[in-house]
This record gives sequence, structure tokens and C-alpha cells, in this order.
Amino acid sequence: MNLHRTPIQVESAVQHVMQHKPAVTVEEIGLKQSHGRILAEDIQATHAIPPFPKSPYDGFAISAADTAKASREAPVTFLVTERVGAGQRASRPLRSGEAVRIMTGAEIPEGATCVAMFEICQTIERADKTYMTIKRKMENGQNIIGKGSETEEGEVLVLSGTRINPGVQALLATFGYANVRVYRKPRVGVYATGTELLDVDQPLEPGKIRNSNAYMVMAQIERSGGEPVYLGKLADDFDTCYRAVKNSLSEVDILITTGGVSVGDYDLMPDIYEKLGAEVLFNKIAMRPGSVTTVASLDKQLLFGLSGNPSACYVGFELYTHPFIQSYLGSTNPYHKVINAKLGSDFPKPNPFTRFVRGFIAYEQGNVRVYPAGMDKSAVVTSLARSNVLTVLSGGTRGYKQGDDVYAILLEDNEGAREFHL
Ligand SMILES: Nc1nc2c(c(=O)[nH]1)N[C@H]1C(S)=C(S)[C@@H](COP(=O)(O)OP(=O)(O)OC[C@H]3O[C@@H](n4cnc5c(N)ncnc54)[C@H](O)[C@@H]3O)O[C@H]1N2
Ligand code: MOO
Ligand SMILES: [Mg+2]
Repeated sequence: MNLHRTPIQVESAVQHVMQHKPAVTVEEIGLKQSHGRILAEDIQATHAIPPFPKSPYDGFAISAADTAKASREAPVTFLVTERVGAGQRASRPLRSGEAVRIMTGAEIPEGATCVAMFEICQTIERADKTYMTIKRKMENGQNIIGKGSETEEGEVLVLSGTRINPGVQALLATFGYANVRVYRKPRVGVYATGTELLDVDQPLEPGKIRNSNAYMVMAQIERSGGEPVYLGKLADDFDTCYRAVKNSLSEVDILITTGGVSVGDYDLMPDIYEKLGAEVLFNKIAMRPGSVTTVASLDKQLLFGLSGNPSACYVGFELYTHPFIQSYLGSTNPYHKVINAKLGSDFPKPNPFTRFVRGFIAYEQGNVRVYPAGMDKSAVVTSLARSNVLTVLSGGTRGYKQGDDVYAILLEDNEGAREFHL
């Protein structure tokens, strides 16, 4: 076991991971299932919006020219010939002196050049006929949503690589995409290693703990857009772990293990990578927690050796596995967004390595503040429950004070970012 590892910088570790370009594949899925997926095709307007001139109001479709002389003193009267609701069409073109009672969204009848809202018109019933009077002049085109006024046919509206949000889904439906081409989700296998691990449904035993990492990581995979595949927990036995890891590689696109990456007697992952013939991209990063996060590559597949310590495991996933899953998804914004924020409370402990403090965001009097979510130790699990940001405290010899300017990495913003800089 080589006890001396050379730490690399966080950004450089991210680059090492992201230099691996996975072979993305595309699948076609139903529109209803597409929310949150990444588009693998541009969305082009298959027709103009609106596809016909339509009324934005409930009112009367008339010819504006007929109102040229209308005034309070001299109202103009129209014969109401028919009524059209949205989805209906007038039976014939409108003639001068006629009005069609029209509802919001209905097609403007031929011959009509404006719509007068009900509120400015008066309706009169006389001898079985309906008339409408108006006391003001209307303009040509007034209250008409013109054909193609929103978008023309053929316009590219959403680019491939974009996440499908509710608005994109509305566009897909508008243009008749009953099915849509999206990038296939990578299957991300998860093994939790550790002889001390109990299943969730097992009672506590002396010296043992329940396996929380696997469930945490599976939720992180889902949050990042991947498909988690739980492969189980493994006792710290070399042959068992080696065989399990080797055999699972053909079943998944990406493999995550938790635990066993440090320098302890039962930390088996370094030897497993060696026996597999995998190339270790890095096994020490200048960060806390998660400094022992290890990533190895084998036949174009990446193996993420996340730490066993829950907070270290969590941070290692968000910094390195998250963008890789996103790049598997063909996303043009694979990274978490990094924003400027003010530190909400003092953080007196200095650290030579950059810290990624699990925290939460608050908006106070127009300021974005970030607060630590609880105890800030690698072995801690409780603070993770309240975390939605990683506050970045650059390494150095000083602690941080309330109000200091810091970066915060947003974990629950699903738009992402094109680049990642700290
Ligand atoms: N001599 C040194 N010791 C350690 C170093 C070091 O540089 N020199 N690094 C420390 C750091 S930093 C970390 S982080 C941990 C990393 O440990 P491992 O990744 O090897 O993980 P394990 O030893 O397997 O477990 C560590 C810890 O986490 C608990 N654990 C493991 N799996 C789970 C799970 N699925 N759910 C919940 N908790 C889990 C395990 O019981 C241990 O308590 O090493 C330091 N040591
Ligand atoms: O890798 Mo350890 O989490 O730095 O604490
Ligand atoms: Mg260990």
C-alpha cells in the first residue's frame, strides 16, 4: 500500500473526469415520461404559432373600417350574424355592417379586421334579431393575434442537449411530438463496501452501522438524471469485492463503490483497481471532505471510488460523478451552478485544503446567504439532510467570518452550468 499520495486540485480532478467522453445513446420516449430528460434533437416549430389569426378576448369580430365614424354621440350598429367559440369557425365571410360574436381563442372570421371586447359593446335584441352597438373607433388589427405572430414555421426553438422542463414539454405538445428523442440515462451501479454494514431492515449490532451511503448515493444518482442500480453491500474481503466489481462492470455504464479507498488494512479498492488493470486518474484531492475520492478508468468506463465517510461520499459524488452523469446524458450544462453568496455565520476553523461545507441557502433582505447545515466533519451524516448547497471555503490559514463573500455550489438547481470554476 502506497501511503503517500499527491493531492491534485479540485478543478483539475473535475477536468480529468470530464475528459472522458462517454458514448451517448439516444432513445425515443413518450412525451408524458419526458420531463427532466435531456433532448437529443432540436425542437423545431412544425407550424406557425398561432396557426390561424385568433381573438385574445371575448367580444365581437367586426371590420374596423365600419367604426370610422363611431363616437359617444353617434354609435354604430352591427347585425350579429353568428357566434363562434374556440374550435369553431364562422360559416361565411363577414360583410360590412355585420358582427360575429367571438370567444377567446376562436379563429377570426374572414373579412373581420378587429375585435371589440364585450365590455365596450352593447347588445340589443330587436324583432328576433341581435344587434350590437359601439361608441368608439377601432383600429385595423386591434385585438387580433396574427398568424405566426409568436413563431414562424421552421424556427428552431429549443436545442438538443437542453433539459426538458415544463415549458419545453408544452412546446413538444404544441408541435405534436407524441414521442421525443432523448439521451438514454446511464445505468449507475452502486456497491457499498464495509464489513460493518447492516441492511436498512436489520437491528443494530455492536460495532455495526446501517448502510446509509447506498441509499444516499442512489438518490443523488436520480437527482443527477442517472438510473441507479443497487448491486448490494460487500464485506471487506478482497476476492469477494474483486469478483463483484469485475462482474458488475458489464451490467452498468458507471460504477460507484463507497468505502475502502483510504490507506487502512481493509481499504481494498486501490488493490482492486490495480488487479483490474484500471488506470487511476487520481486518488487524493486538495479538498475536505472527500480528499480520498478516487476515480479510475477501465476500457472507457469510469469507476468512482467514493469515500465511506457519508459527508465525504456525498461531496465526492456531487463534484465528480454528477457532471459525468450529466455528460452521459448529453447535457450542454453538465456542472452544478456556482453562485456568489455571503456566509451566514462564522466558520472559524482554518484548513489547508478547500472545504466544501454542506449548507443551505437563505434569501434575506435581498442577500443570498449560506449557512452550514450542521456538524462539518467527514464522518457526519446528520447535516446532509438539510443541505442544498456546498459552500466553498478556499484553503488557507484563516477561518471565515459571517458576511464574507463565498461561492456556493447549488445542488438542487436543475438548469446546471456550462462551466465549473471555483
Ligand atoms: N491514516 C489515514 N487514515 C485515514 C485517512 C488518511 O489519509 N490517513 N483519510 C481519512 C479520510 S480523509 C477519510 S474520508 C476516510 C476514508 O475512508 P474510506 O473511504 O477508506 O472508507 P472506510 O474506511 O470504508 O469507511 C470510513 C467510515 O465510513 C463508514 N462507512 C463506510 N461505508 C458506509 C456506508 N455505506 N454507510 C454509512 N457509513 C459508512 C465506515 O463505517 C467508517 O466509519 O479515511 C480516513 N482515514
Ligand atoms: O476524504 Mo476525508 O473526507 O477528506 O475527510
Ligand atoms: Mg478506510
